[in-house]
Amino acid sequence: MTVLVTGGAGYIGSHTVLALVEAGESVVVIDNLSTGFSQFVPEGVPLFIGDAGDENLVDGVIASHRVDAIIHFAGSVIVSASMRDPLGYYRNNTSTSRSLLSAATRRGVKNFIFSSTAAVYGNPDRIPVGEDAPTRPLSPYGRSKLMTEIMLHDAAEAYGVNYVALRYFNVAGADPLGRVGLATEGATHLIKIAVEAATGQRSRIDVYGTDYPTTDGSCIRDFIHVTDLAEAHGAALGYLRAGGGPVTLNCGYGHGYSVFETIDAVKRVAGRNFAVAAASRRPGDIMTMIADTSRIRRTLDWIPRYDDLDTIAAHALGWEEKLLRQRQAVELQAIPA
Ligand SMILES: NC(=O)c1ccc[n+]([C@@H]2O[C@H](COP(=O)([O-])OP(=O)(O)OC[C@H]3O[C@@H](n4cnc5c(N)ncnc54)[C@H](O)[C@@H]3O)[C@@H](O)[C@H]2O)c1
Ligand SMILES: O=c1ccn([C@@H]2O[C@H](COP(=O)(O)OP(=O)(O)O[C@H]3O[C@H](CO)[C@H](O)[C@H](O)[C@H]3O)[C@@H](O)[C@H]2O)c(=O)[nH]1
Repeated sequence: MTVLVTGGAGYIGSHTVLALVEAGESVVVIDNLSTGFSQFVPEGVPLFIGDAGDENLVDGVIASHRVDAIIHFAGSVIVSASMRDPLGYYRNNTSTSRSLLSAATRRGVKNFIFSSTAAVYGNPDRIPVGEDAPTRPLSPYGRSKLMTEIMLHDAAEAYGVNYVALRYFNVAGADPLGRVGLATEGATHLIKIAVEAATGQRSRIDVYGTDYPTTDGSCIRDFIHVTDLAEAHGAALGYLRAGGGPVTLNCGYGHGYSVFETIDAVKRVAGRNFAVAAASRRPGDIMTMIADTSRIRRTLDWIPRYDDLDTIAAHALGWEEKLLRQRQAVELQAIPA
């Protein structure tokens, strides 16, 4: 039995592939490398460079690798970009998922794990937010993901697709052994920006909104270490193979940190100071986002190992320093002797 991972060369996908391989799974990856990196796919794991929505490609991979489960990460991930190009997001997130599901059902692959997002909730009425809260996404990105959740629900009813939709909260950190991490150029994630400032690649960090009615005026987020999230996918796979039924699960730790607290954690672990500037609110930002984690803890055999903001910040920083050293080595080589 083999697990097909779409988007396995990307940030979360590559950590999950590592976790699956370490757990003894046979894995195959489809990735078009639009934001992923072939070197993130471990040796011995076949990588098919192509589109996860290419039904012929998916058909062939399922048949040739005896795929019994699909973990679907492939997609576009930047909220603000989805505002500028909604149709691009509906194509690459919603249409791609439809084609992938179509190939899966045709080939009889029943087990499906989907990368959804806390962005499906929009501004929650209650914190922590539970899976049954109303879904009112504020962006095409969130809507493109919610549409896929709805398709999964309908495909479960009609064709017996067995799925876990994982709604990720704020994913951060990097592989503790430094093998993979967030390498996407122009990434907008808070901790990534903060470690770029801590390593001198940015002169300062802007805090988008300091007048929210929160403890210190900045937004609050529930950060989950990417390695814990990767292991949640392994647990979801075990759940489905053991006959667990369709379910939607929040992936977070259930507690939040403000933007200022998060920046302070990065400064603390780096032992370096950098400039922090108050800036106006970023359109579409949700004030406070914290997961109710009771369902995932009840449903999956999953015990997070890195539920600590300083650890998340330290692993993100370690990875950023490695990236920087690699970039400097390449630049040195480019200097004529
Ligand atoms: N990073 C987060 O904070 C976060 C939060 C919530 C949900 N998610 C979801 O998790 C998934 C993975 O996100 P990530 O942060 O690892 O992003 P990423 O950009 O690093 O990874 C996406 C991967 O998918 C590939 N890809 C994109 N479109 C493809 C296509 N049509 N066919 C084949 N490959 C394609 C990219 O090359 C890349 O390797 C996404 O679906 C994203 O929406 C991420
Ligand atoms: O330079 C920065 C970057 C971010 N922020 C703030 O930090 C918080 C977190 O912002 P991120 O961009 O890191 O993450 P988001 O909460 O906007 O979104 C992330 O989490 C969401 C789920 O809640 C979605 O899944 C989405 O895909 C993912 O990028 C926000 O208040 C944002 O305004 C700053 O103040 N300055």
